[in-house]
Amino acid sequence: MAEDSQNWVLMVTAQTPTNIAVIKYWGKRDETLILPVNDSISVTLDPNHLCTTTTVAVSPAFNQDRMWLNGKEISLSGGRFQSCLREIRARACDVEDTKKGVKITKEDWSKLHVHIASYNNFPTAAGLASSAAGFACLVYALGKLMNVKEDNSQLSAIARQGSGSACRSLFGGFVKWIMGKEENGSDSLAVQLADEKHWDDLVIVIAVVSSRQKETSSTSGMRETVETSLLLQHRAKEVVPKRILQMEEAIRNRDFASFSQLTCTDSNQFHAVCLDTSPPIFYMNDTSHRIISIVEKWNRSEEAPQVAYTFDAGPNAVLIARNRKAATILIQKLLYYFPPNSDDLDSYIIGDKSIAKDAGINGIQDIEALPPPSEIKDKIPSQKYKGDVSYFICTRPGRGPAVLSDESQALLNSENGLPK
Ligand SMILES: Nc1ncnc2c1ncn2[C@@H]1O[C@H](COP(=O)(O)OP(=O)(O)OP(=O)(O)O)[C@@H](O)[C@H]1O
Ligand SMILES: C[C@@](O)(CCOP(=O)(O)OP(=O)(O)O)CC(=O)O
Repeated sequence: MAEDSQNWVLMVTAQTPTNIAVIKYWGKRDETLILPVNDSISVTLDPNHLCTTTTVAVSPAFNQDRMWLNGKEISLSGGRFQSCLREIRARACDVEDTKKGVKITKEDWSKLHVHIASYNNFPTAAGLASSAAGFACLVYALGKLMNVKEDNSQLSAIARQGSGSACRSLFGGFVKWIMGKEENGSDSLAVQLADEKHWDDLVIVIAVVSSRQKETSSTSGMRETVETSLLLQHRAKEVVPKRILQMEEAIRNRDFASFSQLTCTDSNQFHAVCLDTSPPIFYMNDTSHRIISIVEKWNRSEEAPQVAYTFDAGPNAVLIARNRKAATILIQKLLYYFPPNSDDLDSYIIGDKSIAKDAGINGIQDIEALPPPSEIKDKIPSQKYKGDVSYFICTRPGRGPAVLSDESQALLNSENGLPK
C-alpha cells in the first residue's frame, strides 16, 4: 500500500441490467449458498431503461465497509452482502494506480474497507428484480476494483449468493442459470446462450401494475413452496428439464411461436406452484389476469402468437412482442383498456417512447380515440380500467454489465469516498 498518505481513494463505477426469467427459478435446495432446484433462462433488459449503477471505493481512510442504496445508508451485516464481500475479497489481486501512486497487494485487501453507493433507476423491491441488478452490479464493480481475474460466469456464482436471479444479470441477451450438482455450489452459475443482437426484433413492454412493496418476498415465498408444494417437485424434476431444452432451441432458431408458448406456460406454472403452496401465495391480481386475457384473446385471433407474457413475484406484467409492429398494436390495446388517470402521458409511458409515437399516441386525445380491439368487436361492449396500471416501460433485450469511465457518473465523491 502507498505508505506516505492515507488520503487516496480508488473508485470504480459500473452499470448492470436487470433480467426477466422466461423459465422461472423458484425453490432452493440450499438456502445459504442459494442453489436452485431447477435451471432457469432469462432475457436481459436494456440497461438504458432499467439498471443499477453502483460505485465502489477503497481508501485506507475508511474504517468500516459501508453502503448507501438510493441515497440512504443501509446495513451490510446481512448474510447475503457478507457472502458477496467475502467471496470477492478472496479473489482480489494486486492493483496499481501509478497516477495516484497507489499500490495495493493481494494481501492488503483483507485489511481495507470499501464504500458502496448504488442507485436503481426503477422501484426497489417492487417485483422489478432490483435485487438481481443490484447484486450483479455490486459483485461486478467490486471485481473490477479489486482486479479479480475470474470471468463473468465465475462472478455470477458470487452474485448468486446475493440473490439467485442476480447471477443471470452478469450477461446481456439470453442467459441460462445452470443449477449445478456440486454441494459447494461451484458449478451453479450463469452462461450466455446468445447476445442481445441475436434476436433484436423483440420489444418488451412492462405494465407496472403496482409499485408498492410486495407482501411475500421471493425468498420466503419460495421457501414455503419448497416445504409444502408437491407440484413444485413435479415441476423441477419432470417439467423444467424438458422446457429448458425447448426454450434453448426456440431462442437459437428465433422461433417466436415456441418461445411465446413456453414463456406463458412457464409463468402460469410458476403461479400455479405459488397457489399450490400452503398457505397459498397470490402474486398476480385482477389487473394481471386481465392482461393475460387480453394477450391470450389477441394471440388466438391471429395466425401466430404476437406477444408473450410473464409475471414474477408481483402483479407487474412483462410482455414480449415478436417485433415492433406487434409492440405498437400491443401498446394501443393496453392503452385502450388501461387509460392513464391523469393527462401526464410523458410519465405514463417511459423508456423507449418511440413505440407509442409509432402507435400514433402523442397525447391523451389519441388514447381516447383508440377503437376497441378488433377481437372484441360485435361482442359485449368492453370495460375500461382507468388507473389500474401505474405506468408502462417500453424496452428491449439489452447488454450485460459495463464499467462507466466518466467520473461525473460516479455516486461517491472521489476526494472522500462519501455519497455525492
Ligand atoms: N442496487 C442494489 N444494490 C444492492 N442490493 C440491492 C440493490 N437494490 C436492491 N437490493 C437488495 O435487494 C432487496 C430487494 O429485493 P426483493 O427481492 O425484495 O425485490 P426485487 O428484487 O425488486 O423484486 P423481485 O426479486 O421479486 O423481482 C433490497 O432490500 C436490497 O437488499
Ligand atoms: C420469480 C423470480 O423472479 C424469482 C426470483 O427470486 P430472487 O432471485 O429474488 O430470490 P432469492 O434468490 O431468494 O434472492 C423468478 C426468476 O427470476 O427466475
